[in-house]
Amino acid sequence: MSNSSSSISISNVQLQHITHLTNYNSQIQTHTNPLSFNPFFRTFPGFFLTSSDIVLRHNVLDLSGTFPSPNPPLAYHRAGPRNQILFDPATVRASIVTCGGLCPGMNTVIRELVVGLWELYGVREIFGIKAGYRGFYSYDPVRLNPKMVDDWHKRGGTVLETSRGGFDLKKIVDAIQNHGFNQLYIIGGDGTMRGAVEIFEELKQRKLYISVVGIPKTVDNDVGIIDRSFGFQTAVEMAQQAINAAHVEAESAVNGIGLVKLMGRSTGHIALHATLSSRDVDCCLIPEINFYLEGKGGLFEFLEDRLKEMGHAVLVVAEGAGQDIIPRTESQKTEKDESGNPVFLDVAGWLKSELKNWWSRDHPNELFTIKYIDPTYMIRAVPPNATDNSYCTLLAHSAIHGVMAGYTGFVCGPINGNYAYIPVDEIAKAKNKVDTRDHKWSWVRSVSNQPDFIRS
Ligand SMILES: Nc1ncnc2c1ncn2[C@@H]1O[C@H](COP(=O)(O)OP(=O)(O)OP(=O)(O)O)[C@@H](O)[C@H]1O
Ligand SMILES: O=P(O)(O)OC[C@H]1O[C@](O)(CO)[C@@H](O)[C@@H]1O
Ligand SMILES: [Mg+2]
Repeated sequence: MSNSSSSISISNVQLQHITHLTNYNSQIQTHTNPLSFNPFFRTFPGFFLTSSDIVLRHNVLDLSGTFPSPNPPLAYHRAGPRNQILFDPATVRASIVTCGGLCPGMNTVIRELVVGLWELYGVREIFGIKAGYRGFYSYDPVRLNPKMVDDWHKRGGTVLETSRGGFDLKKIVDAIQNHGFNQLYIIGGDGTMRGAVEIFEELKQRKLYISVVGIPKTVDNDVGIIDRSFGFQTAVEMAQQAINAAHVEAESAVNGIGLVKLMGRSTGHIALHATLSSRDVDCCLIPEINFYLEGKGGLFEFLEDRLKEMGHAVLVVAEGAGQDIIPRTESQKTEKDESGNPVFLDVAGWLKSELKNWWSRDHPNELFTIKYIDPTYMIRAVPPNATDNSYCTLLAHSAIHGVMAGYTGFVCGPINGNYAYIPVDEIAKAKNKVDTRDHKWSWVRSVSNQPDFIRS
């Protein structure tokens, strides 16, 4: 939608470039978007977006200049249907793959990709790849249609199955070529997006007329640039049940501690948001904070005061927290999963035993109870809530519109509430960590009263 009266023009922003298949071959024939003839869509002026429709990366600015903002401001192409498309729907062979860990909403994204391609664009050749990247070269693709995927959005997990590891670039791209796929929809987290960058580069090398789009999926919410990843809110909601139970157990005991471990490999977003929404949490430990146990300002001192004051306390710990202070063997120091991610020790199990030792050492004659609740997989192996379901649908539609228009090597996602197309290599590098110097973390500390763990 162009607006001739706007005072900001394309030359005032740094628009992040997305590769278009016409960059490989400017002679490619275009087609009128079938949405123009679709009885359900009223294609009012501005319905179709153009390359001048943008989404600004930052919508919070400090005009005093105390915090420098990028100049010119960063911008991305806005996601949505284009008037002209590059793919003739009759020649499309689309493939969909899910990689990495589970996340609420994966099945909704798959369902909406299938239904959207079929209903919006008239594509009939749609295939699911089984079990992640390795599935391209290990299994036969599964043909999908709207009837088959009809109720998938109500199911947790991924019907296509997923896996870690198995990223063999040559075998994957050979298989893509052999199957004649010309559209790839890749649903996954940071590791998956790094793989998508390699596939995109290899397809370019081989001069193949194939579009690749990434749909960011991570229950940890560790992918940067986008507002949040799908399924994250559902996971935070599920975590409340564990925190409530921990609170009930803790307050029903003398000197009771409830301890909950939540997912969060290298980022503490789930723990942080679960803490903020619960109000029952006295201390939230995340990978971004180096906490310690003994001495002034340590966890023991804090809990001692808390138990004296309230009689109970609730601790939430993200699985990646404290990994550097848990004693480990040489082999445990280097252990990796099939994708190359470090394998963590059970921080909450270790904390439970340290807390018990501390109490019996310092208060040998006083009662003490600690209940450890580990809802790890329960918060992600569920269907998405209503908000995540709608979010997944918009992601799928954004991906389809971009691919049909001929964009490639991009990811779609909301930036400040508006859906945008972001270069996949930029997403693959952008890590979303909890900023422990911002207002949100101050808010956590103010609701929990926990120490800042900065040794004086
Ligand atoms: N640097 C990389 N280059 C190519 N492929 C990669 C890379 N890192 C990971 N992959 C592949 O991407 C897939 C998924 O990676 P990983 O298991 O790390 O999950 P993820 O996508 O980060 O999702 P999540 O963290 O939400 O579970 C695996 O098949 C893995 O082999
Ligand atoms: O599914 P797996 O291999 O047990 O991995 C669990 C990991 O996956 C995630 O859910 C997403 O990366 C992490 O929070 C967790 O560490
Ligand atoms: Mg990951």
